[in-house]
Amino acid sequence: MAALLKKVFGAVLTRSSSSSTLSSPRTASDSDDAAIDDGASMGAFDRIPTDVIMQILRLLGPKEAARACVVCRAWRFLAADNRLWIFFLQSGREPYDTVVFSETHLRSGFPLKMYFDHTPQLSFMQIYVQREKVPGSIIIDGGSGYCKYGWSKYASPSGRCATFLEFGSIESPMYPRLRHFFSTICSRMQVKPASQPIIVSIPICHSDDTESARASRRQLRETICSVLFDMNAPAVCAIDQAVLALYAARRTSGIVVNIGFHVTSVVPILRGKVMHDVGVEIVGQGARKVTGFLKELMQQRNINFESLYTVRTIKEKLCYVAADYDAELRKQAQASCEVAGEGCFTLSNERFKAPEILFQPQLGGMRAMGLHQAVALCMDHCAEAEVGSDDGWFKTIVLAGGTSCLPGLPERLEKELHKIFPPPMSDGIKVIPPTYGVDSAWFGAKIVSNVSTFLEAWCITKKQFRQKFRRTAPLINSW
Ligand SMILES: Nc1ncnc2c1ncn2[C@@H]1O[C@H](COP(=O)(O)OP(=O)(O)OP(=O)(O)O)[C@@H](O)[C@H]1O
Repeated sequence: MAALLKKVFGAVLTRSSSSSTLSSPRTASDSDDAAIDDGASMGAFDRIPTDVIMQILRLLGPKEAARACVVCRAWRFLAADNRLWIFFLQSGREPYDTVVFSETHLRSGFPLKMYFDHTPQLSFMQIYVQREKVPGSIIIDGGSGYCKYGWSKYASPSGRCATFLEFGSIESPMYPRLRHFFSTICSRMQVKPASQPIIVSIPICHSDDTESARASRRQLRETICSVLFDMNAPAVCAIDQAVLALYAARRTSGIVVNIGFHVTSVVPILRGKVMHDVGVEIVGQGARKVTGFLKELMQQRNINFESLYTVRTIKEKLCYVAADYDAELRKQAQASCEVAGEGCFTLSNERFKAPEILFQPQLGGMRAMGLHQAVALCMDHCAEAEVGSDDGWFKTIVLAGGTSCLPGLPERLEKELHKIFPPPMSDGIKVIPPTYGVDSAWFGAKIVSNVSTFLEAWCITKKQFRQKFRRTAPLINSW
């Protein structure tokens, strides 16, 4: 069918390319039965209803539709119709709501501008074509525990590695360590860094708003760029890990709660900017502590296991967050799972006791705020700061990090926040589970790297970097 239509269209395209004097096109929605163009005769094709032509264009696909655009004004009018290109975008690799989010919120680069608020509506054909032209990028989300890497045009990360085992902490802005890290990832991906832009996540570190913390953050960013440009990357884009997780949830403002490998960070972000001046909260309980506490609980019950990896696997398969801890203690919670090569493991209330340290760290012998208290503190700071025209922006709480995949966690956090805040402050609080699980930041980077304006709006080239670096040596002041 498509081949036949292609043939017919081919005939029309060839014939009509010789017709040059066409009158103005009608609007595609004018009349279904209207001839396509008054001034040019295309024989029987003139009598084809617009809807049918649209359907044919849909079947032929974007390449042929784009070709039809260059035939004449009338054809261009039909083939450039937004509805046709929305259809193509909807049938594309990326979810359409992600495309809409990125093209309306992220086109401008940073600082973000809501695109459709300020400019006339864009042509969706243009968006489609520009997105197709965006080169693929290497995405590296170097978490402090696990690194996720892969090609931006792929559906998910192509690989993962244990950063903490292989590279130590990448928070330390050490040139040789970063160089070793980036070159190892590139060789695992079997790509040359010089062949495409590289997008990296910047870890949530030096969270204070002091001059020295700002300098450390700038230095880390600068060292990442130096390393990548020394490896001949043509362009680099470096974005905070929490901001990427927020974009993955298709939001530009809110509080990101990243339950990381070592620590949990509560990060207020307004229009894509981390509000360090409002206050980033860091609490000591992260994924490692949950695994460690589960290990202790299993040992107390004389459950034997081979390694911490076994415990981690059991945690991922069996653990959950109780909606009401005390009520859960009175319930039967026994469940079993298989661990490859080690057999079957059965847990009972350890299943929810271990993750409970996120909310009650004292259970695991830690003196720290509970997750809900840290989020509430951050919300208080945001409310006091009175920044942003939307006074409820900080009521959207986006979860990120592998541990936030624990079943029941979003519901429990929301419930605890409602207990802490009376109305009207509690009105509209919404905790959003991690859409892409453990890979939130990687997917946020994928969304950015596929924006039609990615190269010019989000990347810095070596030349631009060197110019900035020279002007403000030894550190770049703003970027
Ligand atoms: N479904 C799951 N349930 C519970 N825990 C999970 C699940 N999936 C992954 N995890 C845990 O998440 C942890 C890894 O989290 P993640 O990959 O987000 O860390 P990271 O990105 O290295 O951390 P950081 O934000 O500190 O850089 C591991 O301990 C893993 O066991």
